[in-house]
Amino acid sequence: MERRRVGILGATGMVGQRFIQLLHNHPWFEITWLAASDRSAGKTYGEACKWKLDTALPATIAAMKVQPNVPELCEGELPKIIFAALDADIARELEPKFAAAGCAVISNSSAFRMVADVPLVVPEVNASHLPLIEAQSWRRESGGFIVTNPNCSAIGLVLALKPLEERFGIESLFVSTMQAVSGAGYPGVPSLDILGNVVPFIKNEEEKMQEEVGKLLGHLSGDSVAMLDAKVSAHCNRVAVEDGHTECVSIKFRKKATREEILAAWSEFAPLRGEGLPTAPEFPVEFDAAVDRPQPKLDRMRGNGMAATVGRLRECSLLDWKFVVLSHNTIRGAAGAALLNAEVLARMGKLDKLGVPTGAAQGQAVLA
Ligand SMILES: NC(=O)C1=CN([C@@H]2O[C@H](COP(=O)(O)OP(=O)(O)OC[C@H]3O[C@@H](n4cnc5c(N)ncnc54)[C@H](OP(=O)(O)O)[C@@H]3O)[C@@H](O)[C@H]2O)C=CC1
Ligand SMILES: N[C@@H](CC(=O)OP(=O)(O)O)C(=O)O
Repeated sequence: MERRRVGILGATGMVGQRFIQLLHNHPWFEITWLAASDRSAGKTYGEACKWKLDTALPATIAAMKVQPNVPELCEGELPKIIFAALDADIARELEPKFAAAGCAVISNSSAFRMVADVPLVVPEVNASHLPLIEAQSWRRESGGFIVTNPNCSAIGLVLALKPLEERFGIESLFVSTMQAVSGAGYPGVPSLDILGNVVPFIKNEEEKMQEEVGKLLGHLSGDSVAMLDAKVSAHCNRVAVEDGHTECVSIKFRKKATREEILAAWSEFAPLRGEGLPTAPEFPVEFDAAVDRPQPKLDRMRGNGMAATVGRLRECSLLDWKFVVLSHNTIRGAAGAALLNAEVLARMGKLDKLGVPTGAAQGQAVLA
């Protein structure tokens, strides 16, 4: 099968580098375009990027020229699938330009996550929200659209919550995070601020977690999502860990749940099994019964960095149950999440007619 050509916006950053690592030799997608800021445009990727990952930067990628971040200035043909790893303010300006140019923008950024007709998706949790793209004006006018994945802490959390919500209903939830420094990008938090320390503040993080969980676990209702009716309270902390966000969760259910029922809900949760998606982990939620797990150093790479590990399930004296969940923030929480969204979109046929306005043009194609 010929691979689909893809581009990466924000290719030199922490998430951009993960995109390159995960897309290199991907069976369905091939990187043909890279862009970052004007500081990097015109340089080779090898010159522009401080490569920070523990696998080698592929030589073919290092030799590629970083292009301007403007669709019209693309040298050669602009790929119609764009993975975007930009800060929110920049994403707000650039992502619509690519959607208007007929591209599927698979975004990591928070800029459009809570917009009513923009799907905010973790495929195992709410792939059913993806048809929202058909309500976007870009889709009608150019065939392009924007799909987003959530905040990195919200992703690990909703993976653990989804099977519980389905079986027991969530009434309220308290979560306290310990987030890795790679979550702040590069160079990120100054070493003197974080070494031997904990910083109990990450700008906008608690608000994002609280509202995104409501949309992710909500249900599609016409051209928008009806939010989950549950109270969510988040505390977010930065800790001196390189990769992997750990979250302590206390939860109150609408229906009584036993320990065995909760463990069964997690172990039987495999909504993408049999779909043949290259990036989907076999088990998106893995329970570890050891008293001192999960730990970021030991568990973040489970399922090739795409599985959330849960552990320490015990009764809670304030709410019903409490547990710990861990996930890799730049793989499951960012680039891997976007890549899985793209794989699901490809399976749904939503990457087939990019650059062609919907309505008239796609209707004609069906009639032809
Ligand atoms: N790190 C994480 O764990 C997660 C991050 N995210 C989100 O992903 C996004 C990227 O994060 P991260 O990779 O950590 O950030 P970085 O700071 O590491 O990288 C930012 C990227 O954006 C580029 N950039 C900066 N200014 C511009 C501009 N004006 N126009 C175009 N490109 C520009 C940079 O290019 P240059 O090198 O040229 O400056 C670089 O490629 C953010 O929205 C973040 O919140 C989401 C989930 C997890
Ligand atoms: N803010 C997260 C990274 C992230 O996911 O951010 P955003 O919600 O903007 O994508 C962290 O620092 O760990």
